[in-house]
Amino acid sequence: MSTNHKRPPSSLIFIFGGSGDLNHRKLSPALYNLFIDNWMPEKFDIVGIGRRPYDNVSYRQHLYKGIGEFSRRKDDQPGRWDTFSKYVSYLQMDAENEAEYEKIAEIVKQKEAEYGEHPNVIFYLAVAPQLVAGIVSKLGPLNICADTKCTRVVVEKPFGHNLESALELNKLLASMFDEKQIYRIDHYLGKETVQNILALRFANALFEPIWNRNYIDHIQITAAETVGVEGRGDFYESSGALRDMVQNHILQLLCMIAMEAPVSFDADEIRNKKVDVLHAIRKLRKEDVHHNAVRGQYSQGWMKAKEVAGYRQEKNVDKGSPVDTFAAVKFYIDNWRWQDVPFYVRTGKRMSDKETIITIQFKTAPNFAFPPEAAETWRPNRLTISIAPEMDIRLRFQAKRPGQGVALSPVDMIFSYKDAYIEQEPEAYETLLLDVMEGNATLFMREDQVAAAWKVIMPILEAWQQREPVDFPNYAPGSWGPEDAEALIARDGRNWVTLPAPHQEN
Ligand SMILES: NC(=O)C1=CN([C@@H]2O[C@H](COP(=O)(O)OP(=O)(O)OC[C@H]3O[C@@H](n4cnc5c(N)ncnc54)[C@H](OP(=O)(O)O)[C@@H]3O)[C@@H](O)[C@H]2O)C=CC1
Ligand SMILES: O=C1O[C@H](COP(=O)(O)O)[C@@H](O)[C@H](O)[C@H]1O
Repeated sequence: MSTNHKRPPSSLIFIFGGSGDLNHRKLSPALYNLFIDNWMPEKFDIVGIGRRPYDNVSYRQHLYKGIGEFSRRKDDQPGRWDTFSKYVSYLQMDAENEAEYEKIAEIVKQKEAEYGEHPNVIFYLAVAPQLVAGIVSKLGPLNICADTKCTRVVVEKPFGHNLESALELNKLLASMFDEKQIYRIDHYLGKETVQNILALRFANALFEPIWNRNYIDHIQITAAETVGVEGRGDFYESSGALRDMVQNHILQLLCMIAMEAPVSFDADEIRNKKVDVLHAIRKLRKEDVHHNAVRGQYSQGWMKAKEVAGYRQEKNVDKGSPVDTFAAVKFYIDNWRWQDVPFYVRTGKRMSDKETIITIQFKTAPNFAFPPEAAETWRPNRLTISIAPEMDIRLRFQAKRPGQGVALSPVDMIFSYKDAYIEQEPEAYETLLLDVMEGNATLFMREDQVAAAWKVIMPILEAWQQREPVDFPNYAPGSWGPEDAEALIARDGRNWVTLPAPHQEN
């Protein structure tokens, strides 16, 4: 265990949604791992908030189950959980009832006295978006640390339900907190492989000269999941794949791939460069949406010899639900670097494999000087960045097969995290929670980024709202989504790339 790093200042963390799925699966395991790695402050406390009737003991037991199931480490550190869990408590309260917020103010006072200093007071809002504004408007008047500005508010995605509600929420937050106190989280930005995109592009001289319309044919981003909505039907019915994944995670990935070189790693410099990309994405006209965007919903069926329910049969889902569990879109970025280069993105639940990959497909070599028989296996260069669950970067190029004559075949040069490093990479939420405690907002969304991302998505959402899907459900579990998604890219003479094997031929 490394101890010679500077730990963040004292922090008191309140998690609204402390009894929910996100905290169980991601936040608590992340905080526990930070504790094991000695990254938690010397003085800290974590208070989970929810309406369910836990006491401290049953709450800790509930979280401990989550560690066993979802933490990258499980419980392989004897005695550590017992020590950590003493810092964890549960506050049963209805977040919609203003009178109950006094309990929070009391805890803050008590901890300030215990620590002998003002800690960071962090409010993590791991609740459905429709609760966020109500909570924020009740937290503001508590005036916690108003003098020191040590309060921080972390807002989970999706930030708002559409452009209008996101703008309203931004206004509300701005009326109570400084922008520096607001952390709009998108956990994809905390993933090691996503952060590495900037290193790949801007710490190497090799790629940047060819990273443009002159050399790149097209770009693909796939974020496919095998899971269904996993009991989150209630949430998903007011969301859908486009809001849940494209508006935030996928557009952020696209920004990292498409942004111009930053002049520094200052939080605002990176965010400025990313927001420029969002502004440059061509807004679809409503009449063009059907040609450039495809939606889908999974049916009942089989996955790995196991029968699975269709989306409309999931808990808390309407029997005739029009909600998309799959979305694919073709975007264009209207600027000098990317003019006419299509960015195909897709995401879906209950798909064939869990894989998040970005593919940069280069143009073919301008002239083919090899004998005609070598042309059969001639493939353009391709750079594939696997974000999860595989974590690697592959560069495909043509090689001469051993033997007489000239036979070509595509091969991959592979950088794999697990082969290159012995350190275990932190989970995204570990990185992001540490950043919040340290006050580093680089990996968080600024208000104008959120609004710009909604502006990209709104024409699609509106067009889909106006025309109910007639053919839902339209893809089988375990497939790669609806046929129309294949057509979206096939029309341009291209095809979707799935997890690359060294000699895959697509
Ligand atoms: N789950 C995931 O993997 C991910 C989730 N997110 C985001 O995190 C947020 C939460 O999602 P998730 O955890 O899945 O949702 P859940 O439905 O599992 O949890 C919702 C939480 O909100 C609490 N809550 C609801 N109403 C109140 C209330 N009136 N007063 C106090 N607490 C209340 C619930 O507590 P109780 O029932 O005890 O009242 C529960 O703890 C969403 O915005 C989602 O988009 C983001 C990335 C991944
Ligand atoms: O934000 C969300 O992300 C998860 C997928 O995250 P990943 O890190 O496992 O790729 C998704 O399942 C969920 O629906 C969405 O809200």
